[in-house]
Amino acid sequence: MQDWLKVAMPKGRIYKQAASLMREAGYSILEDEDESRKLLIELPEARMQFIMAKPVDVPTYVEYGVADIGIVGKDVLMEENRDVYELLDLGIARCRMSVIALPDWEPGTYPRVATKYPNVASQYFRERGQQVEVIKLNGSIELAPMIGLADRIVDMVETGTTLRENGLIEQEVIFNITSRLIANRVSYRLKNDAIQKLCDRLQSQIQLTRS
Ligand SMILES: Nc1ncnc2c1ncn2[C@@H]1O[C@H](COP(=O)(O)OP(=O)(O)OP(=O)(O)O)[C@@H](O)[C@H]1O
Ligand SMILES: O=P(O)(O)OC[C@H]1O[C@H](OP(=O)(O)OP(=O)(O)O)[C@H](O)[C@@H]1O
Repeated sequence: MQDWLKVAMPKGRIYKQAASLMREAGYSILEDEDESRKLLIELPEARMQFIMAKPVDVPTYVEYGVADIGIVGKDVLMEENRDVYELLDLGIARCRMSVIALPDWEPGTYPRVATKYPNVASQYFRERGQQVEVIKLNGSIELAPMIGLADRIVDMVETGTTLRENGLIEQEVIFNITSRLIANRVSYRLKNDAIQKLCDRLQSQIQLTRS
């Protein structure tokens, strides 16, 4: 199995779209594989092993080379800042990273920003010369301005439903997000044929679905 391609697949939201794209590209991973508790999935005919990972850990597996390639959201790549190659924009799991506040928000003296993405948020406000205290939360980020923990949040917006249902306003989009194919730097050289073949097949499939 030494020469097999090891692929870190994100469990959760991205999985079904990523697996579906892989299938369309000719790699027969199941779209409901994430519903089992199996963490390593083998595809002997394609000489591939899929590692079922928590999304935020995908760049770590790839940087350390335990996975040759991986699929991960641009949000995680921006936050984790790992030393990996970004090979392809897969165009799936679209959403955006935004600054969000209550409608009556006004600039305060000791502004606090709650987020799951402290590096992204710190960089954003630093670049704008705004001094803020960044508070790391792990979920239900929208609660923070509603219960007075923070003035604003930096979080993901997809349909906008969470914002609407909680009376919050999207002030600014920081960047748009899609999932990306990433590769370990050494694997990219040593397993270039297999990685390039996968990239070409995915690329053709992405172009097909766009046209
Ligand atoms: N509405 C959305 N909210 C959050 N992430 C989204 C959304 N739409 C697409 N994504 C993508 O999905 C990824 C997150 O997937 P998911 O929510 O399954 O992971 P998670 O954050 O680890 O899960 P959990 O909420 O269980 O901790 C993000 O990195 C992002 O690229
Ligand atoms: O614009 P929408 O379609 O409403 O999607 C955005 C919401 O989805 C994510 O939360 P998630 O469901 O991951 O829950 P969490 O609060 O546990 O992070 C994100 O943090 C937003 O809260």
